[in-house]
Amino acid sequence: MSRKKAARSKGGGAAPSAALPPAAQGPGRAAAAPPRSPAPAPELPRNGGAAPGRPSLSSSGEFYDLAFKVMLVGDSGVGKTCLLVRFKDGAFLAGSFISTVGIDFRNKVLTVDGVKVKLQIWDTAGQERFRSVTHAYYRDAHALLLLYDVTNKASFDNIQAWLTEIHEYAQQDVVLMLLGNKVDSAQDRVVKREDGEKLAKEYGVPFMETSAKSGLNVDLAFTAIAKELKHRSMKLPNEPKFKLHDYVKKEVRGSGCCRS
Ligand SMILES: Nc1nc2c(ncn2[C@@H]2O[C@H](COP(=O)(O)OP(=O)(O)OP(=O)(O)O)[C@@H](O)[C@H]2O)c(=O)[nH]1
Ligand SMILES: [Mg+2]
Repeated sequence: MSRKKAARSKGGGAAPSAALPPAAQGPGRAAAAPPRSPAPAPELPRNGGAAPGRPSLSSSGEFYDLAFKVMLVGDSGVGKTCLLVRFKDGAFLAGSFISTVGIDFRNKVLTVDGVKVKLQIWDTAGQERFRSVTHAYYRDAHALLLLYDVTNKASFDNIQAWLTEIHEYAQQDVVLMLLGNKVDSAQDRVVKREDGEKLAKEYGVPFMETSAKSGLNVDLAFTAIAKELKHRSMKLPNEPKFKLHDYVKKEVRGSGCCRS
């Protein structure tokens, strides 16, 4: 994945170098020039794409039955890129923080109840100066993972503003999940798990705490989203309704080390 360096100053400073999205195939690449109107993301039908029984071939050569677009959003530095890299490659990007420029994407095919589901995961830049780029992508998103950092109170306080933005730009039926990331940093934690749970309950969204560093709940977050989208798109007549909230509650693992 391309991780281009960006100035970390908020507003002012260097001229923004927002990114154009890549062509429809392959891993995303951030381009250098700011787009006037961002090019559309690779098109995925709202019902999830390929019809069951007629698999499609992804750019990485993997077959899939359904495809969905998932977006990672939240303040700069909350760990969106690290979460995606952990999920896609099973690794943690340690070292200095390289802020995402514009937008970037990676694909991953999961098997959900015997169905191959391709998630096209868009990693957005949390920095304010890229906000207009991000807005253009909301409308095509089937699901949104909204992150805050449990060691950064401001990122938690900004969740309401993110939700307002989501309501303004995303589809009404978008699948939404709130994630409190960096729970491995127990000593630096300033947002209690209970506070995350309370906020999520207030807004009626499923919630879990994650760690891109340790991998805690990372696969679960994406799998839960994939399951919900798959069930919405191809519900069998006698199949019981999939309940994302219940699934998350049942499956979520707390980290003994990090609970406050
Ligand atoms: N301890 C810990 N650090 C993390 C975790 N996830 C990310 N980080 C660190 O937090 C910093 C920011 O991570 P990124 O994933 O680049 O943040 P981002 O949300 O993509 O930021 P923008 O691209 O600016 O929007 C980096 O220094 C990461 O190493 C985590 O789960 N635990
Ligand atoms: Mg990033």
